[in-house]
Amino acid sequence: MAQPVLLTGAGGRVGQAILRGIGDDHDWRLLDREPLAADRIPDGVDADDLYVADVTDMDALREAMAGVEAVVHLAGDPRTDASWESVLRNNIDGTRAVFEAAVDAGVDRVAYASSNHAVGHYETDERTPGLYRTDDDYRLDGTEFPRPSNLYGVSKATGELLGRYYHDEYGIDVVCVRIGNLTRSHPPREYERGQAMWLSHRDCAHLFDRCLRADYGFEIVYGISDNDRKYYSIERAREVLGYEPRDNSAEYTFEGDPRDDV
Ligand SMILES: NC(=O)C1=CN([C@@H]2O[C@H](COP(=O)(O)OP(=O)(O)OC[C@H]3O[C@@H](n4cnc5c(N)ncnc54)[C@H](O)[C@@H]3O)[C@@H](O)[C@H]2O)C=CC1
Ligand SMILES: O=C1O[C@H](COP(=O)(O)O)[C@@H](O)[C@H](O)[C@H]1O
Repeated sequence: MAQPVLLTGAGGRVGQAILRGIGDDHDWRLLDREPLAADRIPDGVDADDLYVADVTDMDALREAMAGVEAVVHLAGDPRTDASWESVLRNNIDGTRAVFEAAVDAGVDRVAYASSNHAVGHYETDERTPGLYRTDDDYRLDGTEFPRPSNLYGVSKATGELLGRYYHDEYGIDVVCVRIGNLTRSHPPREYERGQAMWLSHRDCAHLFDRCLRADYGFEIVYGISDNDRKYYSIERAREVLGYEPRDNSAEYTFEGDPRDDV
């Protein structure tokens, strides 16, 4: 029988995009510091698989990870203007605790939600707004050094470094997904940067599914749809994970309505 997958931050936007897309495809354990409403829990996940806990709570993490094959770690403070105190606790301490507990529990792999804000300062005044447009061929590919846009981005880049350390020291497989801008049904409206890094819900679910199934050691990939405007390469995600995105913000108008000419 398949071993369970622990999803942290299950009640949030990314967690729900994943569960709505691949909720039936894995044997989930769901952890969030807030209790999950019934409509946020896939069929087949029963009360024993639900953990209301903080990711800085090592005892709770160890309990939730017993017998788990993989962890998708999303829990944290996603606000781009979050305080240092908050990202230090929720994002950095929390991510270290997740890796530590994963090693203790013999978990094989961790997929970690990193962010575009780990590299936001590549978007210099000289490069923007051209960078966000279709005819610009500048690409970040995941091999570049982090250049965070804010303290939240510093915390996300630190999570990637923790992943690198736990992979090198303990051999756990780690993929860091630098997620772009997740929105449901349509790309961010009237926002060039957001349309360049749009990640649709179905591409998000598919990407994390590939993170749970593919073979890798340590990877940093970009999590965006196949947008014409892109300045993040998705070649590594295609090559290593078998990511095959189906959405493209160019199929919508700048205002976010589906185009009828594509
Ligand atoms: N939504 C997006 O477009 C992007 C999200 N990300 C990352 O993806 C992850 C999830 O983001 P969203 O779903 O958008 O955020 P969200 O705020 O919608 O969901 C986060 C969930 O984690 C839980 N949580 C927060 N701190 C916790 C803690 N200390 N212990 C246990 N649970 C905790 C919250 O209760 C919430 O349910 C974050 O790590 C964020 O940095 C990265 C790039 C873009
Ligand atoms: O990491 C994140 O990035 C997205 C996109 O950034 P934005 O600056 O274009 O809004 C953001 O919406 C999300 O909250 C954050 O966690």
